[in-house]
Order: sequence, then structure tokens, then C-alpha cells
Amino acid sequence: MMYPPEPFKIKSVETIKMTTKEERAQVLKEAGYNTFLIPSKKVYIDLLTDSGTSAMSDHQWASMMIGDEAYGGSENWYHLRDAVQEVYGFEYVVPTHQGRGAENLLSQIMIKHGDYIPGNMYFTTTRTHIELNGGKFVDVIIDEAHQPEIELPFKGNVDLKKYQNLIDEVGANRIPYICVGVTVNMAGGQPVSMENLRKVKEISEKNGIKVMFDATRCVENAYFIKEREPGYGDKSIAEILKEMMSYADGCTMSGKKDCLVNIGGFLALRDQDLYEKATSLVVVYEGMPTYGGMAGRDMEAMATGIYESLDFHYIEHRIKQVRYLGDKLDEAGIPIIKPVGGHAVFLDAKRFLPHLSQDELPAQALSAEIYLDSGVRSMERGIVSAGRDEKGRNRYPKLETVRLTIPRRVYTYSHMDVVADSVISLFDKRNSIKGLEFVYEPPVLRFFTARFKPIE
Ligand SMILES: Cc1ncc(COP(=O)(O)O)c(C=O)c1O
Ligand SMILES: N[C@@H](Cc1ccc(O)cc1)C(=O)O
Repeated sequence: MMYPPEPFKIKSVETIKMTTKEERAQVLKEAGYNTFLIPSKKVYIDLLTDSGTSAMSDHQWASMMIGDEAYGGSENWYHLRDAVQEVYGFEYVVPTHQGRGAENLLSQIMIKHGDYIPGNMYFTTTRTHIELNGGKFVDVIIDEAHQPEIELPFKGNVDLKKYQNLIDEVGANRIPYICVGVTVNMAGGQPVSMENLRKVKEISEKNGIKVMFDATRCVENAYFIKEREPGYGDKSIAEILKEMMSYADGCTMSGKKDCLVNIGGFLALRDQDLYEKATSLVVVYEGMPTYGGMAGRDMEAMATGIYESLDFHYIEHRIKQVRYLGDKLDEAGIPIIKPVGGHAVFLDAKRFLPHLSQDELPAQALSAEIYLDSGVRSMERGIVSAGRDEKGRNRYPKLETVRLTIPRRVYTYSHMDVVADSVISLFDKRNSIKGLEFVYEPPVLRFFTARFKPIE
């Protein structure tokens, strides 16, 4: 089915309200033209992120009622650990408050000053933790991933030649692990094929390098493998996921995405020695190794969410709802990253606003204009998100995009129509959109709290 109907019915609703354009202009000014800083009550359709914004199921809410809020050995922890072991196949699990808690632990236990960490495109928090621990991130994704117009089924693949070249150049002993995102957030939610994962594992094993997945959206990746990779059409999402994970030595997980919860995460490992190192740190940064910053009820909801995410009808609808929005925009001639990925539709701000240079922050300006037009909140993913390099110079990513990120089980196809209409109407008056400049720039992860003003 092209766009399947919602495989759920709605039991509880949250009212959303439209604001006036005058009100939004004021809100935007007060938020320094940064959509992260807009109060959510002033947002009509919130496509800032799919992180922690999912609607939980009735079963997950029921799980919240059996929270065992014990400091040590909560019953819910054992359920979560068992779910991770069963579904993802890793023996050792360290709970964390969210994904970056796991990234912190992994980076601290594995990276030595001067090490290199290859990966299939950077992610903001992941690269920050690598750098804070003295490592250098090296992008080894295929070139096509940086080109919005090229359509490939697995545009998140690791370029095996680039990976091998890095090993030859710096030596395997300077590469503790490769970080493989499944799917790749910054490339547009693009998946990685099973064949590519298998080969990455082969090269890594040969060279004594560990493979660590950023498993944040691994269920979405499994769906794409089922849909696109020969030999996987008849396999279940659970089987595909298990095989994907069999090519990793561990993973970091932001449970706020594919585990369908509002908060939570974990680090999973196969190696006992690494696990012991991680547990000695988790007590410093997160909490006891049996809660890691989560309440008992949150762990139970995550355990339930992990099993629910394997349902084919759920994941098919999720992917295709995102595709519905992408197809509508594409048919109207709006420049987007193609193909449409798993969690979001990415507008190509360079082609949307060709009259603005990258220094005029076109994606930041476009996300502000979308909010002004319709109250739809999106996120900049371009030069502002890329930040500065070690010498303090702006990084200029090839992809300058605005991300329309769809929360799971929250909005309907008609909400997608409203979003598409707003973007299409803005495209017609795109020449009047002005650039932005920084008025406040924080030193790290600047996009979260930076402030801007229009360039007059
Ligand atoms: C691919 C990816 N990795 C890691 C993270 C970090 O997770 P969290 O937001 O839960 O800290 C996120 C989202 O932030 C993400 O999208
Ligand atoms: N991981 C979440 C939250 C987040 C957003 C932006 C970031 O750069 C970091 C984290 C997302 O991708 O939406």
C-alpha cells in the first residue's frame, strides 16, 4: 500500500492551537530566530524532532503503573535488560538517561588522545563526545550521501575504500572503533544495507577494530532492508534487526526514537571488560547500573516499546507517513533530500534559497520563515549545526537543510497536508526571504541555544 492508514485508534488527545502571524512574529523575535527556543505552546505542528516526542501506547502507559522505584535492582531494569538482550542480542547493557549519556560512556572508555573515529557522517552529540575525549572524527560515508539529488537505496553506506584508506594511513591501532549510524540522521535518515554492515564488520575484525552502532533508529533501518535489499523481503523486522546487530560489538541507543519512549537510553556491549569499565563510570554520570538516570516506570515503558517497535504495521506506517510528506513536496517541485529517509523530510535550503550564501544561514532563515508562515516548527541542519572546527573556523557542510521531523504515532496525514501547503506557499515567495546572522553563539553544540537577527 502506498500510504497505509494509521494502524492505531486515538484514545487520548492533546489540543493544539493556531496562533496569529503577528503573535508568531513576536515569538520568533523573542526566540532569537532559533526554533529550539520557541515555547511549545506557541507551536501548531511540532516537527522539531522525533526525539522523545512519540505517543506511547496504552500498554506503555500501563507499564508506567508498574514502576518499581527502587534505588537498586528495580524489577523494571531486569525487564529492560532482558528486552535488549532478546531483541538486539547484546549480552551487557548499561542504562543511561538518553543517547548522549551512552555516547559519553563509550567515548570515555574507548578513546585515547590522538585516536581516530571513522563514521558514516557526523552526528552533533556523537562528534562532540569524541572530540571531548581527544579523538578525531573522520567521515567515511559514501560521497553520494552529501549530494541531495542522488537517489540510492542505501545512501547511508560506509565507503569501504575510504575506511580501508584511513586504516592504511593512520594504522589500526589508532582506531579503537568505527561508529556506524543506522540510519544516518544528518544524511536525511538514510539507511545502511546489510551487505555493507557485513563488510564493515569483516574489515574491522581483520584489523582488530571494534564496530559500534549508533542504533538510535535501527528499526527504521531494518524496515528499509526489508523493503529494498534482495533476500530480506520475507524476513521479519525482528530477524533483520538481530542480523544487523550481529555485525556490531556494541551500540549506543537513544531510546527516545525507535524505542518509543519520552526519555531513556543505553549502551550495549559484548565485551565483559568494556562493560566493567562502563559500569564504573555510569555511577559517576548517570546513576546505579540498574537505573542509569531513568525512573523504574521509564525503563518498563522502554522495555514495552522495544517489543512494540517490531510490529510491521507500525513501522510501515511510520516510514510511509514520512514518505507521504516528502512525495507531496517533491511533486510540487520543492527541493528535498532524496530519497526520503526514515524519520524526516529534509528541505534543501541551498536550492530553496539560492540568493543566500551559506554564511547568511539559509537553513536557519528558512526554518524561521516556516514557523512564521504557519506555526510549523522545524530544525536547521546546516552550517549552524555543523559548528566550528578545532581552529575555530566555521565548518561548511555540503548539506544545508531544514528538517521536518515526524514524531511517531502523533500526527495524521492531514497534518502532513498542512505542512506541505505551508512549505509550497513559501516556495512561491522565496525571493523575499532574508538571511540571518548570529547575535549570540555558544562554544559547543551552538545550534541549541544560539540567537540570531535578520540581515538588513
Ligand atoms: C543519531 C543520533 N545519535 C545520538 C543522539 C543522541 O541522543 P539523545 O538526544 O537521546 O541524547 C541522537 C539524538 O539526539 C541521534 O539522532
Ligand atoms: N537526536 C535528536 C535530538 C537532537 C537534535 C539535534 C541535535 O543536534 C542533537 C540532538 C534529533 O536528532 O532530533
